Amino acid sequence: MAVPGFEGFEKRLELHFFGDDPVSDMGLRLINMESLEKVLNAVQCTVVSSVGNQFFDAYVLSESSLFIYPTKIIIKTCGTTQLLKSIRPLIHYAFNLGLTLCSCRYTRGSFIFPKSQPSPHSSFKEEVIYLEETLPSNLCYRKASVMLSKLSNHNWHVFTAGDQEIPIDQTLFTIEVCMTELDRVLARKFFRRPDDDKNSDAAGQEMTELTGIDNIIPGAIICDFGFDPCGYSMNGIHDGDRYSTIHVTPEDGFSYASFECVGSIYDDMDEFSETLKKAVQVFRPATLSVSTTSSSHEVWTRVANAIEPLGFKCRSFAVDEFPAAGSVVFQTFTSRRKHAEHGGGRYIHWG
Ligand SMILES: C[S@+](CC[C@H](N)C(=O)[O-])C[C@H]1O[C@@H](n2cnc3c(N)ncnc32)[C@H](O)[C@@H]1O
Repeated sequence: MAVPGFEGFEKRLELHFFGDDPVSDMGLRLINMESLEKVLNAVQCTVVSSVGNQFFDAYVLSESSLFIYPTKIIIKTCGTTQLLKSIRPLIHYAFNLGLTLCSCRYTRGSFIFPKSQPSPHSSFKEEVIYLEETLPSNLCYRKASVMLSKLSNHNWHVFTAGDQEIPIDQTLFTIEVCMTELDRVLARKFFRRPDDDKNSDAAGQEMTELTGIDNIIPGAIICDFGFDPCGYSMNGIHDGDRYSTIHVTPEDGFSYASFECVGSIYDDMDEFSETLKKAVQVFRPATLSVSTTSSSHEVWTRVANAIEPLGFKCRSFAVDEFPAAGSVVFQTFTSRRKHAEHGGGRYIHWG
């Protein structure tokens, strides 16, 4: 079957482990490259670049990103990857390090090309069955839900599972932004020039600077990669154990970009709003969704306040509680530009 286009929407898996690491406090970071390659081989992607600090390792993948902390792994993959196939080998390698899985969170948006997804990702139902069968029985608190929006094709799929004995860290929050129909002029910046003889790292760095991505979180260490002929991925490391990540599929017709970052509920929320604004302005999409996983209401209330002044209108809001994750809030927005195109209002020029 001919592939209709690149699937930008990522699948995201976050696994937490517990146990005493007898060797050092490195935990999962001791999984060697050969074992990591076996995990990624099962998923159908490879490492293209990496960076690390004393707290964690961040890998740019051929299809998105991988973050490894001593007791936490976040793996996010797009295209037609089989992300859930990483769970069994990761549990195995963690077990060899004396670590046991205690929570799992799987999230994704609605695929642009759902029919192109291979098993076990052919539907959310199939994904949930696979998760139910693969996860160990100590993760007994489980919930799967599709959070709907008023926009067709913009729903949020969430599955979580947790161990009743192990509490989750209530202070951290995660923001996952999914943007479609990117501004065409801005999207062009993620295409390589036909005559450029740069390697992928240098091409990525050029895109980071040209688009202002380096300004979203000032001071972050950025590991970036420019795909050929187009496409971009970056991981940012900042404030010790924090990460941010951006992935871009700029092709017209199925353009997509994602921005994700973690924060603490004790952070300066004005700074958080600024970060979100800057990330959205890099792409000026026609449609975007923001999913917030947090124990605090303060975080999601800031989302609409940050995004609406950029010329967006909030179209839907959904909230749900999940074991081992906290509250997930899913908000969707469309640009007033798009609203106007559909006869709904006044045209607003981007500044
Ligand atoms: C891996 S990147 C970013 C992924 C991210 N989830 C997204 O779509 O925003 C995907 C972009 O890079 C392009 N690309 C070029 N070569 C690629 C390769 N070898 N593997 C994956 N994507 C590649 C794709 O066409 C697409 O535009």
